[in-house]
Amino acid sequence: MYKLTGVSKTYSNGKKRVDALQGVDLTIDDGQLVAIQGPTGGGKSTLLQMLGALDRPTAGSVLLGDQDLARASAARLTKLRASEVGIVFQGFNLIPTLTAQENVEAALVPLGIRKAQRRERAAAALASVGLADRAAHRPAELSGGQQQRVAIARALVKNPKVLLADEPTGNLDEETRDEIVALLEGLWRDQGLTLVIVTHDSQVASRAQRRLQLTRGALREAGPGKNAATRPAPAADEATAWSRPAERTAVEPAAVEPAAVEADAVAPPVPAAVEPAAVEPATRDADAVAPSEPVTVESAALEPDPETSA
Ligand SMILES: Nc1ncnc2c1ncn2[C@@H]1O[C@H](COP(=O)(O)OP(=O)(O)OP(=O)(O)O)[C@@H](O)[C@H]1O
Repeated sequence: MYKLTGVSKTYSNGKKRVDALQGVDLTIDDGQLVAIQGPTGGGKSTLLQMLGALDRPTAGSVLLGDQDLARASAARLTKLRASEVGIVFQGFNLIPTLTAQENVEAALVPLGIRKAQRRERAAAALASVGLADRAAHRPAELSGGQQQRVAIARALVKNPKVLLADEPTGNLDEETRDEIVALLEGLWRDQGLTLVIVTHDSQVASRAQRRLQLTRGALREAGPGKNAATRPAPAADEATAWSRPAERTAVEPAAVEPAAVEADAVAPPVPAAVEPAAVEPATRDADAVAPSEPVTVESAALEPDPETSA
């Protein structure tokens, strides 16, 4: 799935330089459940951004399959994020003006999937996270745990190969944390996803197959977790209505809303206004109400569907 070789990331703010990652080598196999722990500022989110095609390293290579994310164009990274990688953040990053159903559907807009299919797949994804009865609620009308479930449904509705979660339980109480971890674990086990969770919480990390520790930008193996011997299902099957491969191959690139794609394609990989959770830690609290998808997706999602409005 992933092969990282000599990955370094240096942030420069004027004269100040921060070496967030220093020569990281890492292989993650298809279908693995990996937890990344470490002290604050150790480089966990930075590493997740490399895995999620949200940013490029300063040096080294980041292979996702046979594609090197360190060298891919911004347009290619945008496509990868839209189709192959699902990301869940601590602050949920739902669009506040959209319902749960619309938030999930919005992830399918850049893939050019038709409205009727978007609706069907989003409903199935929401049902899979136990929220079928909350589809019409806006984020403010949902609990933190329910909002995170919507975010998980949004990440999974596009049928990604890999799900990345950056402190997915950081804003939740213990009971809700356990529910969300059980949900992620179940989705991983049943769908054959590759799942990478960044967490400060040892309880969460303990559920992984494999634990990694990242300290001052240096990565080391930290031993197996409770699921080390679990063998998940090899791949999603037909029972998961939102993830039928046939629908993905039927996607017409030309059907992608041009504004949404081009706005992202010409911008740096991590435009602050578009993917705020990818920016520096100090701004993350504000992300709870900020969209993680390009802003243009929101308007595209709300546009009347030519099929139904004609
Ligand atoms: N966009 C940025 N510009 C400048 N420095 C940054 C940026 N993003 C991260 N850093 C710095 O890089 C280092 C690693 O940050 P990172 O967010 O990856 O750590 P972390 O392990 O995820 O921390 P935390 O657990 O607190 O979220 C820190 O010193 C941080 O201040």
